[in-house]
Amino acid sequence: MTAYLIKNVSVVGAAPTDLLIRDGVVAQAGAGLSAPDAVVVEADGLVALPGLVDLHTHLREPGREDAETVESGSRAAALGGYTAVCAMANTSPVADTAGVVEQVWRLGREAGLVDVQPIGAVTVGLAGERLAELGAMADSAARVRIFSDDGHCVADPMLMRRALEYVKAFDGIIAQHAEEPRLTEGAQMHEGEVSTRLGLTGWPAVAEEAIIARDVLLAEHVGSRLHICHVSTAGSVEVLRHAKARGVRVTAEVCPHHLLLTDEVIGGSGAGAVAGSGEPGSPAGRSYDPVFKVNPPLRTATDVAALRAALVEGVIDIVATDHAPHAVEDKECEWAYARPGMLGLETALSIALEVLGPEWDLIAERLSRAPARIAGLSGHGVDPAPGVPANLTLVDPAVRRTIEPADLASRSRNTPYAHMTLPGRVVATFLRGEATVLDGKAVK
Ligand SMILES: NC(=O)N[C@@H](CC(=O)O)C(=O)O
Ligand SMILES: [Zn+2]
Ligand SMILES: [Zn+2]
Repeated sequence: MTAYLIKNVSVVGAAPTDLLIRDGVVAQAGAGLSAPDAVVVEADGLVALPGLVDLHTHLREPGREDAETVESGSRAAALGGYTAVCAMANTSPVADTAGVVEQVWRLGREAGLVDVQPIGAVTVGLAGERLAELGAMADSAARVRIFSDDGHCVADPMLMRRALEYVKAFDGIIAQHAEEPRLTEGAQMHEGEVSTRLGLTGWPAVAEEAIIARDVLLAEHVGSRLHICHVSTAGSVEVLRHAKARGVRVTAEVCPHHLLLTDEVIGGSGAGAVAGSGEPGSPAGRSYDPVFKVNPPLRTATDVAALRAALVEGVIDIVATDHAPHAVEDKECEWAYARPGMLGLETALSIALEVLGPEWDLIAERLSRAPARIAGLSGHGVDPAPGVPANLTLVDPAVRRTIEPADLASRSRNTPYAHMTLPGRVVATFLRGEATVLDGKAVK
């Protein structure tokens, strides 16, 4: 196994040092290390972070291998600085049995680029009628701990209660896609000024907030762990703040696109990217481009500001990508027919840098340590130090790069950041001491 000597790297923003990676772990740390057998990685100006962990990834295999496979999505993840991703269950067939979650888990091992931890469905076929075999998925080789019907809301409160009760036995989590379906029938974009102007059916913030409010109360009642997927409104933040103050066992994620983009981008007015610390560039002039269609929808600048503040404060625990690859025919069509979802794995760290600035400890916490803790992925989310598994990524914060869809490793092209210039570039990623990315390129 190749050893790597990383020279002059700043570990999570600290003064530069050297790291020796050998036999899957960080063997030594300190200035002036030497190791004649090791491959030297010159890391002046680079920052080492614990490998990023994504709690919300759509890999599309089995069923839509034209849009993404476990392997192509794993490569995109490694290039984005990730060492572990949690794969959502809305595949075809749905990951609602031990057989399917084991298949995804095995495909992840074979690809060997990131650890792929399957998420199991809550209900059979995501149909919201009967609980899936949660216990069998938990006991399977995939050792599923997170269950979600993501793409659909577990709308029936009785089923939601039963699911929360069931997973309590093994400290599992229900990850809710919070969307009251009766309030979003026919909805096309965020309900507000822009939807009125464009004449598109609105998707009200209350459809999300009402389910979060219900579910934090249910989680409190049964004493179980609840996770809220892709929080997108200022009102949701207030509900979560209240629940956390009461001691409810709830965690929450926000997606990069909800931290940067607003519904203004859909009208093609030229606005829509909320300015961060630098110059985000603008995805302007592409009115009604379905690349901006996503569930939950892009909201307002007020929501973006509240989400950013909640992420800094910790009311929102983590950034998760909701990487949602879609084939060209499902995106490059009329707005109403396009599938919701956007790519995220290869741009998340850049968006975090854009939005949070070079706050390395905060970035490590929200994109690596906290998601690893929530998912129970031991060996991930641990800062590089002697003896810890060598799951880490090296970032060059000084580089600004222009996102070109054709350059992405994903099989799909639906990035909302096409032609935008964003800060930061992943130079190298290591999974248990093996390089998955070197010189900014995937190793295999
Ligand atoms: N986010 C999306 O708009 N789409 C996701 C489903 C989901 O996360 O709800 C997908 O699977 O494409
Ligand atoms: Zn969802
Ligand atoms: Zn999703």
